[in-house]
Order: sequence, then C-alpha cells, then structure tokens
Amino acid sequence: MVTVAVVVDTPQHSTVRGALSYDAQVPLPAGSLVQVPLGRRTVCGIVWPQGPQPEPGVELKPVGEVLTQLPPLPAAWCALVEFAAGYYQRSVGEVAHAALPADLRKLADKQLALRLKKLAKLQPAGGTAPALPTLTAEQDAALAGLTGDAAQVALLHGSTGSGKTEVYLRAVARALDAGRQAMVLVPEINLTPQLEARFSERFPDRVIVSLHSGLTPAQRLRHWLAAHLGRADIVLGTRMAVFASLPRLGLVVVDEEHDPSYKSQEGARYSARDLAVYRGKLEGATVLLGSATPSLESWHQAERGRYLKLAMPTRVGGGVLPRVRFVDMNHVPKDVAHSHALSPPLLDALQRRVAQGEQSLVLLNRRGYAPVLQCLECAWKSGCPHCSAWRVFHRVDRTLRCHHCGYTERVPSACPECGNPDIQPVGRGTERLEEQLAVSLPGARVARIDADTTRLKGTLEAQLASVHAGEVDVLVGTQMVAKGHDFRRVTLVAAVNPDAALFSSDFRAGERLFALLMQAAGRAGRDAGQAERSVMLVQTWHPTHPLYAALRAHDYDAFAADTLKEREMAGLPPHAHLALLRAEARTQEAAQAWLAAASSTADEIGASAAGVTLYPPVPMSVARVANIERAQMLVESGSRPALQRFLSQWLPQLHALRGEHKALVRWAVDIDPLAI
Ligand SMILES: Nc1ncnc2c1ncn2[C@@H]1O[C@H](COP(=O)(O)OP(=O)(O)OP(=O)(O)O)[C@@H](O)[C@H]1O
Ligand SMILES: [Zn+2]
Repeated sequence: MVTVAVVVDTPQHSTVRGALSYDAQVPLPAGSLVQVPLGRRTVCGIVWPQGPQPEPGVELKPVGEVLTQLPPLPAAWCALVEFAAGYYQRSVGEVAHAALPADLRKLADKQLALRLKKLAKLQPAGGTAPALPTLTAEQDAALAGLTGDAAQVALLHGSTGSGKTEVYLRAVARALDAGRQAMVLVPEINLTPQLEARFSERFPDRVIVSLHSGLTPAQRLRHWLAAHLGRADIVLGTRMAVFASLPRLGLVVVDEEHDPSYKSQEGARYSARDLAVYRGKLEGATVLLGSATPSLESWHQAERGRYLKLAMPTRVGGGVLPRVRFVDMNHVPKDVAHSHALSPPLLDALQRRVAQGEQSLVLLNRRGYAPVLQCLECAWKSGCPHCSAWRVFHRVDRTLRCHHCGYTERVPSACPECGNPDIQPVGRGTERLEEQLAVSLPGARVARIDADTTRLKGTLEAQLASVHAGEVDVLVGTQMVAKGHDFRRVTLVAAVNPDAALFSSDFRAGERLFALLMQAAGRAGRDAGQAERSVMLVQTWHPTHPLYAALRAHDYDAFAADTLKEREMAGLPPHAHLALLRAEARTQEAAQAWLAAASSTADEIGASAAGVTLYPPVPMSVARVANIERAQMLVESGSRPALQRFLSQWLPQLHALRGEHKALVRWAVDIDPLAI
C-alpha cells in the first residue's frame, strides 16, 4: 500500500483546505482522476502532487476507481490551481474542481474511453488559408518585440483599429509553428463567434475549440478533452478558459485585457488576466495582453519595465480617430436639457448622417425604458420590495423589473398607493431612447442592441450582420456595442449621458468610463475613406473635466499618468493592494457587527504591525438585495506579500468566528476587488 494525496471538492467554509490522504494499491501519478470515499459518499478526486503527512496510526480509506483512460493533469496545471487557491484564499479542492468540466467528474472509465474515441472526429475546418495582409510597420515592430523568450509578458497598447487582431494571429501562427498550443481570451462570450470565424479562416488546417459558459456540458467536455490531449491547437474562450489544461502551451493572448469581465464575481473571485500572467511564467509561455485602454495595473507594470510595452498608435490604412466634440448641456435650453436626452446639436448631427447614408452609434449604458416610474400625485416610486433599488420600467412587455433580484411585475394601471392613473417614467434607458430617435428622425432605420434584445441565441449575430450590411441607420446600445466590433460604416458615435461615473464613490469608475468612451470612439471612422468626417459627440454638464480633455486628445498616456499619480497620492491600486471583506445578513446591523468582530480579530493578530490597514465596515451601495442586507470592509496594504500573509492568518479565524454570529447568512473575501 502507498499513501496518496487527493483533493476533493470542498466548500469554502469546510475545514478541509488542502489534500486528504488515501491508500492506493500502486503509486498513482499526480493529476490522475480517482473516485474516493468521503463520509458516506463516493466523490471525484484529483491525485495531488503534495499533501499533508497522514497521522501515524490513523487508518486510511482506499482509493476507488482510477480513470486510467485520462492522461493525468499536468504538473503545471496543479501548480496554477494551487497558486489560485492560495492567492484568492479558497480551498484547493474547490478551485480544482470548478476548473474541470462537470461531466468529466461524473464519468466512469469506460464512458470516458468512448468520449475520447469520438474526439478523433474533431477535425480542422479545412479549405485554403487566405493571402496574408502585408503588415504595417507598427505591426511588424510589435511582432519583432515578441521574441518568444520563455515567460515574456508584453502589453500591446494599440489604438482602436490599429490591427491588434492581426498581431494576435501572427503570434499564434508562430507558436503553432513551434509545435506549441495557443490560448486566446476575450472578455465577452458575444465576441467569441466572430473571433472563431477569424481564426478558423486563418488556420484552416488546425483544430480550434472554444471554452465559455454558452456551451452544453457535452460540448464543454469535448472541447476541454481536445485541449487536454493536445489535439486542439488553439483554445478560444472567456475567463474560464484560463484554467484549460494544455500540455504544450506556448502563448496566451488576453484581448481587451482591461475588461472587468476577466474578474470572476463569485466563488474564487479570480482575475483571468492575472492568472494568465502567472501561468505564462509557470509554463514558459509568452503572454500578450492587448488593449487600446490598458488597465492601470498592466500599464504600471509596463512603465516599470516588468512587461514589455509595444505601441501601435496608428490606425491601419490611413484611418484617423474621430474628432471628439462636447455638447455643453448647461447651454442647451433648460426644458430641452431636462426633458430630452437628445440635444439639438446631436439631433442635427444624426439627421445629417441619415441624409448622407452613414451610420450612427448612440451609446447609453442603461437598459429598459426608464429607470423608475413615479406617481405625479403622491410620492410613490417603483421601488423593489426586496432590494434597496428602483425597479426598471420595460415597455415592451409592460413590466417593472428589478435588475438586482429579478423581481418582475406587470406595470400597475394606477398608482398602487393613491390610485392616481397618472404614473410617469422618469429618466431614460435604451428602449426609450430608441423610441425617441424613431420619432425625431422620421424615415431613419433605428435599431437597438442590449442584453434585452439579445437574449435568444443567434439574435446578436443577426443584429450585427444587419448593421454591417448597412440595413441600420442609427444603432442604439449599451456598452455591448461599444467594444470589439469592426463597424465599417459608422461616422458618428454619441454618448448621451456619461457624466454619472465622474462622481462615483468607486475610485475605478473614471478609469472604466474613459475606457468605455475610448472604445466607443473607436467604432467610428474605421474606414479610411470616411475617417476624416468622423465625430464623437459627448453630451455633458462638465465639459472641462480632465477626463474629457484626455478623451478629446485621444490621449491614453496622459490619462494614465494623471490617474496613476492620483492613485499614488491616495494610496490606491496599483500603488497599494486591496481585499474586500463582504458580509450578508438578515439585518444591516448584523452584517456590520460581524465585520466589526472580524476587525477586532485582525487587531488581535497584529494587522497594523504587519502593515495592513482595515477600514470601518460600511453598507454596500445597493445595501439590500433579495431581502439580504450587505456590508463590506476594505483591507489595504502597500505590500502584496504582507497582505497575503495577513489574510492567510486571518481568514481561518473568520471561519471560526462565523459560528458566533447566527444572523450572518454568508461572507466572502474578494482579493484585488474591481468594484468598490
Ligand atoms: N496589415 C493589415 N493590412 C490591411 N488591413 C489590416 C491589417 N491589419 C489589420 N487590418 C484590418 O484593419 C481593421 C482593424 O483591425 P482590428 O479589428 O484588428 O483592430 P483592433 O486593433 O483589434 O481594433 P479594436 O481595438 O477596435 O478592436 C480590420 O478590418 C482588419 O482586417
Ligand atoms: Zn429586487
């Protein structure tokens, strides 16, 4: 008999943090999947490279079935999981098992053999590769910078339309030629179909698979196995793909690396971008981060020389970025400014585009018809009974919907409080804007793209195709339409109401707004023939705000320099490191009481001597969701290792502390939180 270490799926709050010990007949290679007894159940486990010494005299249970058909998970994969679990303060078992396809953990050896046989059917798309475009000088220089040296991290700072995708394609080609596999991450599942099309066109004789949450369990297993067995040359996917097992990984591309959706908002709240960088080091793979508006974290690393900075400031084919102009809402007649989303200069610009047969994109980052309904007689507003938030009026199906808990009701025909039939929408969302545009621009073909119009599979593709085909004059949408799309006919981009983020309590709101507006501007003038005429119009009450000055100049560098200086003075990331402790309870007092107790525990173990500062507990900005009160507490340190050491001492104590607080529903810690 030999002792093997096995990790099983354990919830965060279980006392099991690492591997368990079992008896096996023969030594089992690390990374093998096995069935093991756990309590009264039999569960899937992964043989782990290292585990605790079993206590002498304790009788170990035997390992059950071993999935011999599956090549063991690579050591580097186990190391990545181990790192992620440690860094994000979760159990190894939880992270490891969440990273595997659910179906894999359910299969017996025989069924697995069948699935593996079927993999032979995965074939390259076939056909002939198109002629390659001649690289621009900037693309050439960027590719020359990618030396292929082990563990190089490069930040490709390329303007919108500078041809970053072509650089990714060439870098992938090189990795494949060297016999390696490549992984390409995109922020949104919506962007995977067009990317898949680009890649299969370019690499007709390679096997390409995708990994994202839109796959069926069977597809996910098939694609995962293809990557794991090395049959797939290219893996395209969203953040979950960063955990794919790839035996010959040579390159990881993270497109739009600044995008918040790389950060998971549940479970181990990992950043796929940060894990990609770590993974590159582990596996000697090149990591290529690309963006027109890099995250300040990555920019800071590049400035310090930790990442190689590659710049592509120029648009392909002589295109220029659109001129940015501001409509000062203070000078628009008051009744117009307050009651209309569309100022006269914006309407005028739209009318001219429609007359000239050019497309316009109107951006409003708010879904629905109106964010709130209001009674004109009494004080009633369409609040959500379960959340501290308004319910949004959706006109299409005449519902009031809570965007936090999902609670939906038919719109009442009269005020539920006083019976007055006159209840009015206040403010506007994309639905109302679409309606208003259709009225203001008679004859124009107005379309809308947001999360509501794209619920059904295939609708987004169809809608985008009609935009590309020129069947739409004015496209209204949320951030969904602002990024990634290569619209060729758009000459006007308008941001209707972007000011709110300027005064947010979240220190990253400005960075997010700047990125969104730069990306949106980047949708205009992509065709060199029209570039000269292209304009971005921003309606604002604060036209002199420095963020807008940087936007006007398309000057990311200036924005980054200013913002980094502010962050340094305020002791904020990337100059400091944060963790957020969140508590949810039946009452706000209970949530905060638990955080206060957690804070006392931190004092006892010497947080401040360790260079770690804890801020007072505060309610979250939406304090109540689905009848649960939420509060948070910020933990900050100038040193990442100090913060990590402190957290690994502190969190086990919090697991213990939980028992004393009956009203606490759940708690979680978010390392490097994005939204505060
Ligand atoms: N070397 C080249 N020669 C000719 N056309 C090119 C070249 N490189 C890229 N293109 C074309 O230029 C357009 C813009 O490229 P791409 O969409 O990759 O830009 P991008 O940098 O990814 O922009 P964004 O950040 O806005 O997504 C595309 O239509 C692409 O096919
Ligand atoms: Zn609600």
